Amino acid sequence: MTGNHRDDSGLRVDGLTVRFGGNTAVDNASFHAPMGTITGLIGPNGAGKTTTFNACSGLLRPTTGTIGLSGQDITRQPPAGRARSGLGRTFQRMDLFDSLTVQQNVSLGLEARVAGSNPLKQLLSPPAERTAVRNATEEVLDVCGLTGLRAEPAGSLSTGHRRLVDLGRVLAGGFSLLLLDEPSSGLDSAETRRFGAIVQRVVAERGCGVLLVEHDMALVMSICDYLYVLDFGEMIFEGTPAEVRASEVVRAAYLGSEAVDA
Ligand SMILES: Nc1ncnc2c1ncn2[C@@H]1O[C@H](COP(=O)(O)OP(=O)(O)OP(=O)(O)O)[C@@H](O)[C@H]1O
Repeated sequence: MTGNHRDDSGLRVDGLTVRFGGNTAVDNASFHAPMGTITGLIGPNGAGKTTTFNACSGLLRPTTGTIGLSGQDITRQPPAGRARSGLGRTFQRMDLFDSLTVQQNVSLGLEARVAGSNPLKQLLSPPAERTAVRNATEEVLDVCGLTGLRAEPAGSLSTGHRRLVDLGRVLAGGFSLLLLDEPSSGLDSAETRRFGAIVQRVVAERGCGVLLVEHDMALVMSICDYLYVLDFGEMIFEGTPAEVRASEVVRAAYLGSEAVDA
């Protein structure tokens, strides 16, 4: 794409390289996750997906390369700064507060955003902010189908429901770009489909962007608008799900497994 017509909406990664000692985990990878779409990042085990995800969320500093969010260079921002810039993430391990209710876990997502990096502000938040938190929490509980479980402690939930609470927490934050880290992990196929449908609905209604790092090909192929494929740290292919499914290069990377036939 030429400079003048370059689309900088959403998340843009240019020339990302991450080295761990002598091991190049990600090698000059570039991709774009625009607003209003679901972009998938896939690849076989060890391809560099998690490393790329961590570089985007700010947990890892790239060896070289830049990360931009809606035209702003966030490469050197710490994770909290990226969150304030509009970048939200879920966690594969879902660090929910087990003794707090579903509702409290979700509302913490918004309170953290409202209060920025100063926890004292949460204690001093004015009534208008508290009302905003309550309303946003209600909306998210509804979108995620969690209204009936609102009073349950998060620790008592199934993995499927915990994933939805984790999603709800990041949705409550009102971020413009969501990084989803292996959200189907531990879910059965019905739960995965339900999760995917909620993500699609959120993107359609809010116009936010999503970068989905995921093993589950059925989920990736069904909800992503566009895919990037990593192998041994290099971006070997990009295209629509149909193009990825038809790609010999991608099949070879997956060693001819049925993974891309989902
Ligand atoms: N902290 C680290 N120190 C050294 N090497 C690492 C580190 N993290 C990842 N690697 C290496 O970087 C490469 C990419 O790993 P990464 O976890 O990003 O791949 P992945 O695509 O997420 O794999 P998986 O699908 O198995 O989770 C691998 O060779 C891995 O061993």
